[in-house]
Formats: sequence, C-alpha cells, structure tokens
Amino acid sequence: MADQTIYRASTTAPVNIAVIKYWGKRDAKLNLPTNSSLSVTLSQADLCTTTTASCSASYTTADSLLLNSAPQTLETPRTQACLKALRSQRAALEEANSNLPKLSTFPLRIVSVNNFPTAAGLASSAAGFAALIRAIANLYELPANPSDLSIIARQGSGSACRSLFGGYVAWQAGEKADGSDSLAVEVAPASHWPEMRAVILVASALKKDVGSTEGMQLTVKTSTLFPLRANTIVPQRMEEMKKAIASKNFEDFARITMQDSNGFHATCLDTYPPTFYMNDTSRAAVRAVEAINRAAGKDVAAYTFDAGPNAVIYYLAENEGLVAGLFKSFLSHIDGWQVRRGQAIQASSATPLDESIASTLKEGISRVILTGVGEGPQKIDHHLVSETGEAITS
Ligand SMILES: Nc1ncnc2c1ncn2[C@@H]1O[C@H](COP(=O)(O)OP(=O)(O)OP(=O)(O)O)[C@@H](O)[C@H]1O
Ligand SMILES: C[C@@](O)(CCOP(=O)(O)OP(=O)(O)O)CC(=O)O
Repeated sequence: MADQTIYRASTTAPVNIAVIKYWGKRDAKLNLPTNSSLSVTLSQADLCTTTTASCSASYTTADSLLLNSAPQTLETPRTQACLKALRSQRAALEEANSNLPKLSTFPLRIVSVNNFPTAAGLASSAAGFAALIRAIANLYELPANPSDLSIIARQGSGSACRSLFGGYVAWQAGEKADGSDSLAVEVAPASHWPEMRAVILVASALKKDVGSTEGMQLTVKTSTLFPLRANTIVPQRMEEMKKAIASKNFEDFARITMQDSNGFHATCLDTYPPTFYMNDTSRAAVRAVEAINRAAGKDVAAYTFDAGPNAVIYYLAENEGLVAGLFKSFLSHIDGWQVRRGQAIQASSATPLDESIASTLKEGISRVILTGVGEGPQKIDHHLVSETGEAITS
C-alpha cells in the first residue's frame, strides 16, 4: 500500500520595506535586478505570514494553495519556477539516499494566512513568497541556507528574497547571466540596531496605478534618468547605507532613505507615460516628516514609499513621541495605535504643523501600523493542515 503519511512543515515570514529600492530588471525571466537593494525586515508581531506546506502520496488533487481561506492559483510561471527548483533539490537528496520518502513526487497542499491586507501595498508578496519557499524547504529537509533559498524566492517576487533574513538585509544584484550570484545577505542582525521603529500610514487608495512588475519594466525601457540611478547613484548609496547601519548613524540612514525613495519616484515620473505612485496624502506625509525634522534640528524621521501611496516612516525608539506622537495628535481616531509591547504612544503636538497638511492626512489615512525591525522566518509547530490533511482555516 502507498505511503499514507501526511508530511507537514510550517513557518512564519516577515514583510520587509526597502530603504534602497529595487526597481528594474535586467532579466525578466530569471527576475534579475538592474541594481542592488537594501531593506529593513519588520517585526512579525505586527505583520506576518504563516504558511504550512504539506505533501502526501494520498493526496489525489494537484498542487494547491489556500490563502486566507481562498484558493489561489499556483499556475503562474514564477510560482512554477520556485516549485520546480525546490522539487529538483529534494529529488537530488532522494537519489543520493534511497531510504528517503519520495516527497518530490507527491502533490503539495499549502495553506497560508496573512495577518494583514493582501495586495494593499504592504509587501504581502514578499512575506508570502518567503514563507512559501521556507515552508517547502523545511518540508523537504533541504540543507539550504537563507541565501540559497533567496535565489529561489527571488524568482517568485524580487523583494521576497530579502524576507528570508531578519534585521538589515541586502539583495546583491549579481553579475552572472544565470542569476546564481543574485541573492540576499544579512547586513546586520536585528539585535545590532534593535531601536529601529516604523510607523506605516496606510493610505485609503484602492488599487495601485501600475503593478511593480509592469511598472519597473516600463521605467527601464523609457526613463532617461534611470541608467544614472541604476549604474551610478544606487551603487554609491548601497555602500553609504551599509556604513550608516554599521555605525548606527540614524541621520545618514534617514537622508539616504529619503533621497532614494525620492530618486525612485522621480524615475517613475520620468517613465513614459508617467507612473504616479505617491498621491496628495503621500506628499502631505513627506511635509509632516520635514516639519518633524526641522523642529528637532536634525533628521529623526525618514519617509519611504514603495509602488503605492502608503508612507513608511522610520525613526528610533527614543524619538517615538516626536515622530509617532505627532501623527497620533491628529490621527488618534483611526485604528492601529494599540501598542502590543512597551508603553502606549503619547500624542504630542510639539511640532508646529500646517493645518492643511494635518487635514490632508486626516482625510487620506485609513489606518496606522506601529512596528519596528524584527527577525527572519521562524519554524513553528502549529500547522494549518491537520494530521489527516485537511486545511485548518480558523
Ligand atoms: N501568503 C501568501 N502566500 C503565497 N502568495 C502570496 C501570499 N500573500 C500574497 N501572495 C501573492 O502576492 C500577491 C500580492 O502581491 P502584490 O504585489 O499585488 O501586492 P503586495 O505585495 O501586497 O503589494 P506591494 O508589492 O505593492 O508591496 C497575491 O496576489 C499573491 O499572489
Ligand atoms: C518598490 C519596490 O517595493 C518594488 C518591489 O517589487 P516586487 O518585488 O514586487 O517586483 P517583482 O520582482 O516583479 O515581483 C521596491 C523594493 O521592495 O525594493
């Protein structure tokens, strides 16, 4: 009789928000970037994907994925590339040791939950692909380290490769045509600079202008500013940013973060036809951060925007009142100010803020998320697939 065992492995994975942005592909099929990028991994106490990968010879259906209780296709070229790479690494282990169960030949049943909105510009694809790859690698007992797995995750979604590590993470663009040197590495663990915090201002926009994948390809094709960014500016910034992190120099960290976000959005505007990711609410958030920094007499807050209007604002714990406290002074009515750890944030109106900036933010922000630097994926024993193979969705 065929092996009826249900094999299971589960993991959590974090979101990451880049301070030097990945934007542009040199090879769309292998998902290789035109430039290196660097991100901060955010705490899973606040934003987290949990994924269980299971497989069994007794499963009669094809590979499947249930995301937040809804079936999702695995039939995209990118997901297929990830599954193929993981299966072939498992098949190599099975070939070398005939005692191993032939998991590589069994259908996969994957169940995943995001504890935050999917496809709302909160980097769900990064946490989602990192969790998917880590869970299957655990299931297959692959001897791969996070950098090895980042090569696979990168093919699912570029930014996902950085979510295999906690702390401060670089994705090295690499030079090889086959992508074998385009991988994520740890720049510093979360424990090196644990005081890093972030407040995310979630803008109430519906769908983004153009998706990242499509948007960056159009930028590479049409922007005249882009080659300068990718070939000259970003390589310099990567080095400066690594130094700022090594020496825990927040002012340098902040300046480079804001300049890189602005430079990235400038290439979006220089794309033809132009792409607009930031909106009036985003620009009001920029002005508010400038007011905070002006009042403090130095950069204590740093904004950054991905391919959407949400603002992510980094600051150090010691400046929580000055930064998050100012936003709380006029956004206290919206959800998200409950603090899980530490003390509740005191609303502070120490910074003089133009009334029109506050009212634009009041109108445009639907929710805040308070978070900070955090750890990478964690293996867990709480499975989302039962011992008999059913999805556990509640
Ligand atoms: N937990 C998950 N497991 C597997 N795939 C996921 C998971 N979460 C999200 N995804 C994939 O990522 C897609 C959403 O990616 P998309 O880039 O549209 O949004 P986002 O990552 O939330 O936003 P952004 O890229 O702008 O930050 C989903 O449609 C799904 O295919
Ligand atoms: C602006 C960004 O968030 C772009 C992220 O792009 P994706 O990783 O979503 O793109 P694909 O590789 O095509 O899936 C910047 C960043 O995270 O570095």
